[in-house]
Parts: sequence; C-alpha cells; structure tokens
Amino acid sequence: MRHLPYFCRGEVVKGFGRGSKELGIPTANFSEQVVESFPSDISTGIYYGWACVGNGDVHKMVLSVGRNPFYKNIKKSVETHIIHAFKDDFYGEILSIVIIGYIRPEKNFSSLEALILAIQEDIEEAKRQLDLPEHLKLKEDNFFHLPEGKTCQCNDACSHRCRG
Ligand SMILES: Cc1cc2nc3c(=O)[nH]c(=O)nc-3n(C[C@H](O)[C@H](O)[C@H](O)COP(=O)(O)O)c2cc1C
Ligand SMILES: Nc1ncnc2c1ncn2[C@@H]1O[C@H](COP(=O)(O)OP(=O)(O)O)[C@@H](O)[C@H]1O
Ligand SMILES: [Mg+2]
Repeated sequence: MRHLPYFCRGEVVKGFGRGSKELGIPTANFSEQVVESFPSDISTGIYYGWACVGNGDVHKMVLSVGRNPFYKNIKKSVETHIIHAFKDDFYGEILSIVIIGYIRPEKNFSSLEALILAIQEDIEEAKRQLDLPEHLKLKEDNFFHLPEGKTCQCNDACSHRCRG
C-alpha cells in the first residue's frame, strides 16, 4: 500500500442519498474525477484522517473507499464522514483531506444495523488514533491553510500530489 499520509482535495458531489437518510451518517462524496485519479495502490477499505470544507476548520474524519458491498454499487466511490455537526449541506464545495491510517477492509453485512454499528466503531477508532501526537500534528499541515481564492499552494513538485 502507498505510503500514507495521502493529501487530496476535490469537489463534493451527490451520491445515492443513503448516508444521512438510511444510516444517519452523512458522507461527502468526491467527484468522479477525483475517484478516477485516486492512486490504485490505496486499496479499497476504511481509513481515518483529517478533513476541511473550503477554508473552514479542520476536523477528524473517517473515509470509505470502494464499492459499498452492502449496496453492491457498480462504481467506486470515495466518501468522507466528517466527525462534526454541520448546520447545512456543502455540496459543490472543495473538500480537503489527509488520509493517515487504515482501519479495515470494506465488508458486506447481514443487516443495516450491523453496518451502522461497524461505522460507529470506525468513528470511535478514528477519534482515538487521531488524538495521538504523531497524527495530531497533521491537523496543522499547511495543506489546510490556503491563501484566499487559491485551491492549492503547491508547486509542480507538489508533495501533496494535488496535481495528481
Ligand atoms: C466509516 C465508514 C465505513 C463504511 N464501511 C462500509 C462497509 O464495510 N461496507 C459497505 O458496504 N459500506 C460501507 N460504508 C459506505 C456506506 O455504505 C455509504 O457511505 C453509504 O451507503 C452512503 O452512500 P451515499 O453517499 O451514496 O449516500 C462505510 C462508510 C463509512 C463512512
Ligand atoms: N458531518 C458530515 N460529513 C459529511 N457530509 C456531511 C456532514 N454533514 C452534512 N453533510 C452533507 O451531507 C452530504 C452527504 O449526505 P449523504 O446522505 O451521504 O448524501 P450523498 O449520497 O449525496 O453523498 C454531504 O455532501 C454534505 O453536503
Ligand atoms: Mg454520501
């Protein structure tokens, strides 16, 4: 697997609308462009890291990469659940994330309740991991602090790989 951390940003688009309605756990889905440019050596599965909407605050997050075997999606998705209560939706905004660590592979479940429980456990694991000093320091990374109007401050040798 690619050496983590992996920095990534892109537009938030509509998914199937199941996250909030069926699971009570909204996920901000990345555009197809971001999903297609995602490195193949970041395997499908569940990850934790930090996330920021636009120029907002940086919050803990959990990330799902894959085809959601419980729902048998045809297309791969990359979805971020930000561990924070937002007042409004933020479709169309730029989401910036850093993926830090792997939690588990994607699984099928015998019930919706079992899937929800597994995601809640992922959230607890992410919260614990992200409190560790070596993970906390990535919250302060320059990647999350962009000058007004800019979407990336990196140069061509971008260590964040913003240019793919
Ligand atoms: C932390 C986390 C773990 C997840 N684990 C699984 C999983 O093991 N199996 C699965 O089918 N879907 C998993 N999902 C994906 C959900 O099924 C998906 O987010 C949900 O269907 C919402 O999709 P939508 O954005 O298209 O509405 C996970 C999502 C998150 C945020
Ligand atoms: N804490 C949060 N984490 C992720 N998305 C959130 C959060 N709070 C609100 N949202 C909004 O909810 C949307 C995701 O809800 P979801 O039901 O998964 O819909 P979709 O299937 O369109 O992705 C996000 O695109 C975002 O606008
Ligand atoms: Mg979603």
